Amino acid sequence: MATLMFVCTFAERVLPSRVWDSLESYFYKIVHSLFGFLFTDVTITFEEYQSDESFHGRNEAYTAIENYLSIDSSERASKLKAKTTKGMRSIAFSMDDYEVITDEFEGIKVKWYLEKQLPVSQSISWDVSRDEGRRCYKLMFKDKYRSIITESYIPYVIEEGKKIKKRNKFQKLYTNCNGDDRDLWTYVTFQHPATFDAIAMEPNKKQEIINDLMAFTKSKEYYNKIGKAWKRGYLLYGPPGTGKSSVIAAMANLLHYDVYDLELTAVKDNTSLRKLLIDTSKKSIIVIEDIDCSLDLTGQRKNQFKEYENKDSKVPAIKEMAKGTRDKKKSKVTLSGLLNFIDGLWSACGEERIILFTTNHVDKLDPALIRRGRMDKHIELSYCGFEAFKVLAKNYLNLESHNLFEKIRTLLEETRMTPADVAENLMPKSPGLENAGEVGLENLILALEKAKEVERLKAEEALKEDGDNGELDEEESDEEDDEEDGSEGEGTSDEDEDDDSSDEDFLKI
Ligand SMILES: Nc1ncnc2c1ncn2[C@@H]1O[C@H](COP(=O)(O)OP(=O)(O)OP(=O)(O)O)[C@@H](O)[C@H]1O
Ligand SMILES: [Mg+2]
Repeated sequence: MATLMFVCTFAERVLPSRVWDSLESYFYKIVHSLFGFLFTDVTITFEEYQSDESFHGRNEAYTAIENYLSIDSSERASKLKAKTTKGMRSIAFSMDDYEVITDEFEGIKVKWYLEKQLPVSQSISWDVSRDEGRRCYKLMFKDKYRSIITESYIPYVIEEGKKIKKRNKFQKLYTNCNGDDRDLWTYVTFQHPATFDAIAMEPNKKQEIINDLMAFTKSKEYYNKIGKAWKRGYLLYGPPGTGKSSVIAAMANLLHYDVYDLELTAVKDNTSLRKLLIDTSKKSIIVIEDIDCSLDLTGQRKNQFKEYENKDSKVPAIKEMAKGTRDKKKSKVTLSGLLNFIDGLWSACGEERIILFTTNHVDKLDPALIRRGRMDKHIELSYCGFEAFKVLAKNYLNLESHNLFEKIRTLLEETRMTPADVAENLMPKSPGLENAGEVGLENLILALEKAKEVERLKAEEALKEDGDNGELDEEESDEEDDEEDGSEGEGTSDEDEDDDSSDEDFLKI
C-alpha cells in the first residue's frame, strides 16, 4: 500500500497535471466500479450539462445536487474544493472529483460519487491544452429502495439544493451608467438592508403588496394559461421621502431578485434600450426611478404629433430640426420605445421579471405609460399615518407603546410629515442615551407642532390671496358688465384696442 502511495505521489509530481488527471480518472473508475458494485445495485447519473431538443445548458438538477452535497461536506469528504460565496464574504466547501459521500434518508444509506468525465478522444493524452472535462454525480443505492429513492429522496435533494442556492446567491445591483459604453450593464453586490418589516406603511396595504409579490412568483402556469409574459409592473408614487426606493429594496430582498437600475437618460436610443432589456436576467426587478424626470416622454409624444401636423401642412419643422441638433447628445428614447420595452414582443424574452417605476408626480405621466396591464399595480406612498409611525417607533426606539403615542396620533392626523422626516426626528441624537425613547418622541412632537404651525400660516396666506383675487375678479366682472351695458360711454376705437391688448397680456400671464 505504502509503495502504491509512493508511486502515486511520484507520478503526480513528475507527470504533467493533465496527464495525471487522465490516469487518476481511470484509476478511480476502476476502484469505484469494483467496490461500488459490491454494496449497491442501482446507479443514477446526473450529468453536469444537458444537450437535447428540450434543453441545452447546465443541468439544474446537477447544480441542486452540488449545493445539497455541499452541506457538511467538509466533515463528510476527505478531498474538498473551496470556492467563495456571497460576494467574497465566506468560503464554501464541496466534494472534489472522484470523492464519495454517504447520505442517509429515512434510514436508507445511499452513496454519491462525483466523476469527472474526460472527452473520449482525449482520455489519455499528453496534450496539456485540452478541455477540463465535464462532471457527473452518480447516486448508488440498493434496488429494494428504488421507488423511495426516485419518488421521495431525489425530489427532496433537488428542493433542498435549490433552497441552499437561493441562500448562497448574492444579489446584484446593475446599472447602465458606466462611462462610454452605455449599452452594457455593470454590477455591484446588492446590500441594501431594507425589509418590509422596517417599512412604515399601513399594515393591510403592506400585506397586500407582499401577497401580490408572492402570488406573482408562483404564477408561472397561470401566466402561461392566460397567454401573458410572466412579468408584473408596479408604479410607486408619492412625495419625496415616503419610502419608494426603500420599498424597491425591500421587494428585492423579499424575492432575492437582482435589481437593474435603468437610467433612461443614459440610454442612446430605442435599440440600445432593447439591447439592455435582452441582457437582463430572469428573477429580476427593472427599476426606472423618477420616470417623470427621466425623459420628456410626454413632450416627445407631442412633438411627434407636431411633426405629423407639419407634414400635412407641408411646413418644414424648422424648430423641431433645430431642437434635434441641439439634443443630439441626449437620449433618443421615445415613449413608444419605452412602451415596447415594457410590454412589446421583446419584453417576453425573459421571465419572472418585475418592472417598477417611481415618481413624485403621477399626474405628469402619460396615461399610456401607466395604464393597468402595463403598470399592473399602482401603489401610493404617502405621508406618515399613526400605523406607519408605530413601525418607525418600534424600529428606531424599540417602543411598542408609550403615553405620548396618543398625542402623536392626533398631531399626525392634523399635519403632514413624511416617514423620512418622522424617522429623522425619532433617531437618537447621541448614542447610549438612557431615555432615548422618550427624547425621540418629544423631538417628534416638537417637529410636528412646528410643521402644523407652518401649515396653518400657509393656509392663512393662501386664504388671504384667494380673498384678494376674489375682490379683483369681482371688480373686473363689474367693469365687463359696465362695458356690456355701454355705461362707460362711447370710447375711441384706439382706447378700445388698447384695452383689448392689455386683456390679452393679462390672459397670457
Ligand atoms: N415608508 C418608510 N418606511 C421606512 N422608512 C422610510 C419610509 N419612507 C422613508 N423612509 C426613510 O427615509 C429615507 C428616504 O426614503 P426613500 O429614499 O425610500 O424615499 P423616496 O420616496 O424614494 O424619496 P424620493 O422620492 O426623494 O426618491 C430612507 O432611507 C428611510 O430610512
Ligand atoms: Mg427614491
